[in-house]
Amino acid sequence: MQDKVWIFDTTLRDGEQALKASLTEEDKILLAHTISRLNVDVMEVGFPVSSPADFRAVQRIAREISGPSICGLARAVSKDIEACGEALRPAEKSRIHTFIATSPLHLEHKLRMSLDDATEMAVKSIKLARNYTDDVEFSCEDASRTPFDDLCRVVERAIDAGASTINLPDTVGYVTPDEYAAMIRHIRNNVPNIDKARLSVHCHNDLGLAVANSIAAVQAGARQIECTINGIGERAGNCSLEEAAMILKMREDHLQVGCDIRSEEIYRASRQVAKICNMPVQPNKAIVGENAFAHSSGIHQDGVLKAQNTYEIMSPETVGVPNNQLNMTSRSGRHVIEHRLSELGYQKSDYDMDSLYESFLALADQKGTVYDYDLEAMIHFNQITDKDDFYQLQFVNASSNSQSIASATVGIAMGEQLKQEAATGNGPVEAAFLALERITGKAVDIVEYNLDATGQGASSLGQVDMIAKYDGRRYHGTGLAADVVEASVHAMVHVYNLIHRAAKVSSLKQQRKAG
Ligand SMILES: CC(=O)SCCNC(=O)CCNC(=O)[C@H](O)C(C)(C)COP(=O)(O)OP(=O)(O)OC[C@H]1O[C@@H](n2cnc3c(N)ncnc32)[C@H](O)[C@@H]1OP(=O)(O)O
Ligand SMILES: CC(C)C(=O)C(=O)O
Ligand SMILES: [Mg+2]
Repeated sequence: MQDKVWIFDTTLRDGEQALKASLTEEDKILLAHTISRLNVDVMEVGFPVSSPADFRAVQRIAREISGPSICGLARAVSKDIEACGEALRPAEKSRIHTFIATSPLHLEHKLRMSLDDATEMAVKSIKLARNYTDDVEFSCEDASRTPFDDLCRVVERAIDAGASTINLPDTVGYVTPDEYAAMIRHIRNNVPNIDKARLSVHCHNDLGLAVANSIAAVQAGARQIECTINGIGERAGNCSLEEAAMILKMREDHLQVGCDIRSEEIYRASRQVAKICNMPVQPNKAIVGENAFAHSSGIHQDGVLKAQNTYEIMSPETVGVPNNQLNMTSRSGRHVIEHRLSELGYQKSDYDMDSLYESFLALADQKGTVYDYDLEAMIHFNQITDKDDFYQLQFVNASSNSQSIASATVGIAMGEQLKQEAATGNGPVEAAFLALERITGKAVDIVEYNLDATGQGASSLGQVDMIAKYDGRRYHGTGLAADVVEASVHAMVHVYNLIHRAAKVSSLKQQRKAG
């Protein structure tokens, strides 16, 4: 690597500021371990003065995590610095991050003080922080809206006072990459003691430029990027760690700098943050979105099958995604079908591609994604059996209240037979699923369960989208109903019908082989 950019993760501080419910101490510890596995250089894990719970969480992380430097945030006031220093005391390596706004707007309206007064507070706080650690970071909040000359004056004083990292945030995500790079260059060229500090950037995403601004700043000489997993953070979020890190890794040739992030840990970290913070990742999100390594159109699938790098600039394994995905949809072509079938053990002579492709398109138009068992059904039955569902939901009765255990009774027609079962559970959905399990005799593993509302206001419908695993295979079930328990039961019945159909296809395959 030519030169290194430090990665400063602030998922547990700036990221946490954006959550509707604060993270518990246990959540923070779990995420802290995950973040440290990414091999970040610094992790900012809280604002100790803000609450006793945050103080305790920072202290526990400081005690438990080794490797990265553990950092806490503090305003430029003594009580914040002291709380931060105390919370970080058990850390192997600690950093106190103190800040004060320097822009005319923030000085006049928020802090109601002059730049000189703010500078004196910064100097005093940095000196106090140095009593706790040699590693002190100072941020000029709203730096990107601060006149360059003012920034130079504050930065010089902060370095003289003992700050070894100077952070120049684009707090409100306002500037463009060229403006931000010009600011970094100006500071590097005009602050006499700048060589005694590492320059850091902290970008918000209000105009969608957080990552671009961070990289432009690196090109201008910044050597620390402050970022969060999945880009979570105040308002539109912060620079996304996975995007910044992968740009540095993938384009080291061009940027002449890299970073030490263990990229194979990225996907796991992203999933965990999304789940624990209850902030789902959009499917088309770079690096970690569900579609980041999925190919859906025939021309792309054909290209990837011939040479993966035709449509993939990095392999999914590089970021810990198990494999790429070739979605079979009505935009797919013959090549991907042939490839999938050969992976399933079929030879070209087992089917007539033209007629298979015709059935494939009809089914894909009807249901969106075509799965392996659909392909096999087309080969073996030469027709689609989606309409002949084996399990038909007859009724579901569920009851729950805050004082007793939830219960549900479900009735299912299975061919000529009507079967009903009752069960109890932690909630009505679990009770209904257990009743279904008793009816079918099949215990499935729920890998994903998403409940959403479709429509507006009180008339909206509950929409359930779930992935369940049975016998090593994954099945995707969906359900829609005014009642969320009913929608859930529809989705699970959908899964059972797919399992039933897959079993039918595989027994037919066996019979043909034997005969
Ligand atoms: C850009 C950022 O992300 S900054 C970090 C933002 N994060 C947070 O605010 C989360 C943690 N915050 C908190 O828990 C609380 O806001 C606390 C404990 C810090 C302060 O709470 P309170 O004392 O009740 O004050 P409140 O939050 O209402 O107002 C902030 C005060 O700090 C002052 N202040 C703001 N930034 C700074 C700073 N960097 N240094 C010194 N004072 C500051 C404000 O001017 C205001 O002072 P005032 O009371 O004299 O008007
Ligand atoms: C505290 C600072 C670094 C911050 O979060 C910001 O300016 O956005
Ligand atoms: Mg911020």
